[in-house]
Amino acid sequence: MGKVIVLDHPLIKHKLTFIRDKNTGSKEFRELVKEVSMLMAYEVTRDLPLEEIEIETPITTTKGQIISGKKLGLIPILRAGLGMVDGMLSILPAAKVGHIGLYRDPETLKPVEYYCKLPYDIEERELILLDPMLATGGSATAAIDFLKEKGCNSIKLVCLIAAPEGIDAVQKAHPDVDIYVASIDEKLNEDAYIVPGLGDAGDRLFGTK
Ligand SMILES: O=P(O)(O)OC[C@H]1O[C@H](OP(=O)(O)OP(=O)(O)O)[C@H](O)[C@@H]1O
Ligand SMILES: O=c1cc[nH]c(=O)[nH]1
Ligand SMILES: [Mg+2]
Repeated sequence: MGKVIVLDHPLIKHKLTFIRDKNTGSKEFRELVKEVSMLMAYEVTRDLPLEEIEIETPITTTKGQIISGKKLGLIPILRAGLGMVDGMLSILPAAKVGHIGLYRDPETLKPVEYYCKLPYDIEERELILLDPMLATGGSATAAIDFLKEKGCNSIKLVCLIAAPEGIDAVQKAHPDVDIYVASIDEKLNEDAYIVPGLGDAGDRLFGTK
């Protein structure tokens, strides 16, 4: 079973409170999502392998550790996942970015794919799948299905807010995928929105409602 890691650092909790607040406008919402994503990158990359190299300080020769050539890929699920890319890239500037466009049909709640562009060597990369909201889990599960069909076998899912239902769905479908979240909320409402949640992440990021 995949692990669920709740990143409940005080800085993340503080910023998430203002992200949730309906009076926070798009500009501030975008800035806060970027900042929280940057903080989450720190913990999501905790297990990156290191290698030892020799360097010279102004005083002497010594050994130091550097990240050992791991190839990373950031995969935002459009649209809302885009809000998490810049924060992650500020910590992981060498990562390549692939885009998967999915929207959740409001009637069926099933994900509908409308775009995909991935790095050519996607199957060799350790992937970090980005979406602020994990509600029913349909979108994340479909994106992971798709990435696995392309040969990817190292995937982490990073979300700001998850419903228990979404976590269960991803864990059942993809027990090899660890899930990093800033908060596990209470439940889904009758429209499958997360409660208390933050509303529609895509609309709040891009001001479309
Ligand atoms: O877990 P699920 O039940 O699948 O719901 C979560 C999905 O819904 C939202 O996307 P939305 O369909 O609103 O598209 P958008 O990002 O373009 O707004 C959100 O960003 C997730 O991708
Ligand atoms: O609460 C929710 C559920 C799905 N998508 C969102 O943006 N928010
Ligand atoms: Mg949306």
